[in-house]
Amino acid sequence: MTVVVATGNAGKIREIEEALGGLPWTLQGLGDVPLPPETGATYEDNAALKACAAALVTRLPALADDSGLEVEALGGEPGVYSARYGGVGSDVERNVLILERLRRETNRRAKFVSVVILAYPDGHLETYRGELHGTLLEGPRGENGFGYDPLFVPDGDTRTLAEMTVAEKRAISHRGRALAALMDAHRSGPPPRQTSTVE
Ligand SMILES: O=c1[nH]cnc2c1ncn2[C@@H]1O[C@H](COP(=O)(O)OP(=O)(O)O)[C@@H](O)[C@H]1O
Ligand SMILES: [Mg+2]
Repeated sequence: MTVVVATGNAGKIREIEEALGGLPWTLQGLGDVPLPPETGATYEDNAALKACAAALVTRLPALADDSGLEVEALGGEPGVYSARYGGVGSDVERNVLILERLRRETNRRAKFVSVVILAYPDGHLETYRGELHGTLLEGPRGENGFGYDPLFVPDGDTRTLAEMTVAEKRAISHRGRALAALMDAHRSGPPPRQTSTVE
């Protein structure tokens, strides 16, 4: 089956293509299909908005990820607003902002959350979720990945996500886990029609 990857985020596209290599799917980019504004209050709402919009326009199944970083000492911020945090324009600026807000803060605990939704043109949705717990450094390390990766050291490792390859990150990450659950569900064809959520 041909599946539209409903994101303009180059880092996510790279990770989704690498992760889904084992499925007999042809992945197609968004082309000039516009994505709606993220007006939802939850990752699930926003992922559904993006996936449904792409599925409706293309008449193909479409996959979207909505994700975010939840910082304990910031009461779970930036969370659903991770992509627009502080209203600043770049990943580097958002990293600087997080570091400033956490200056002198000893609780560096945080988690990434990813919700992946596969939407079919008839309106049916499959939902998959993954989380990754870890700590935030006091300065960036590593050149790979995107977003907050240079600040985030997953539990059980000493490297940041930005010091890992795409495959190493996928094996442990929030998005990798959500996509692994999707792959499991699709291993022998499309799963029976009921919403599946995996932590
Ligand atoms: O795996 C990750 N590593 C680093 N940052 C991430 C990751 N997943 C999500 N984020 C952060 O959360 C934001 C999630 O953005 P969102 O899912 O709303 O839309 P986007 O696809 O337009 O970026 C990203 O822009 C990034 O800042
Ligand atoms: Mg979002």
